[in-house]
Amino acid sequence: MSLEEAKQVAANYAVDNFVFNNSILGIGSGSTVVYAVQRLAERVETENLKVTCVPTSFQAKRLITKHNLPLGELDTNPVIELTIDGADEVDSKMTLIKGGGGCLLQEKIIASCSNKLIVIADYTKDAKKLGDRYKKGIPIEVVPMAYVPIKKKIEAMFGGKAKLRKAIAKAGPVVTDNGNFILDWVFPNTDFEWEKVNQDLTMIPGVVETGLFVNMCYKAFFGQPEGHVVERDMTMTREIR
Ligand SMILES: O=C(CO)[C@H](O)[C@H](O)COP(=O)(O)O
Repeated sequence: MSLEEAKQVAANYAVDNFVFNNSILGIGSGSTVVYAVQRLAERVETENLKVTCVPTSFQAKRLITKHNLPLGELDTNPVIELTIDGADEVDSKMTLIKGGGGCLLQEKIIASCSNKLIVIADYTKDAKKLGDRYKKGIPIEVVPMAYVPIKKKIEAMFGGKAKLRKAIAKAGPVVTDNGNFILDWVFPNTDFEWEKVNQDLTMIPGVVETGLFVNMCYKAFFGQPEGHVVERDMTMTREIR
């Protein structure tokens, strides 16, 4: 099974088993979420399911409207029942790295307003320790005028390298949906206490948000190369065949 198919089985499983009628849903960002929205649209069509979808990014908003799903805003839906989102890495304590696609700020806001955050991912995102598999570092969204001092502060406080994320089809840096820059902090191989690191990073003036999601994820579903799904939460890991 290809990586794309592994993403799809995880997405389908989450949508089929955790989305109920009349739910307010947070819709995450990235390539795996595309499959979840497709499945959601199928269920809305075939089962006449009623949902309201609150996006976590420009991409998510476009996905929702492309599939003619009801679009909601946080103003009118401040409490979200369930958010389904991807992740760049999930460690054994369910700490996440997010923001590989640059959408971490709105993703974290929506997750913080959600009763449950479910991660859908392929098997390559499943790690014992952060950094075991995802080598690009922790994305940190920063106010553009402060990126140089923030970069120096992060490197002095924790070691490693904080690199300004460059755009691919544009000269210069990536600009987020919120008009900010992203520093990808490639951290040293140390046993960090991620909750404390997250707090310390967010205390640096000019840091808008970090891609560290600590104690936010309810369950993660990893699509496997053999076609089944592995479910993980804080208490257990099980194979669903
Ligand atoms: O945090 C994200 C975007 O900011 C994504 O959820 C994360 O990058 C995973 O994306 P994909 O499903 O494409 O692997």
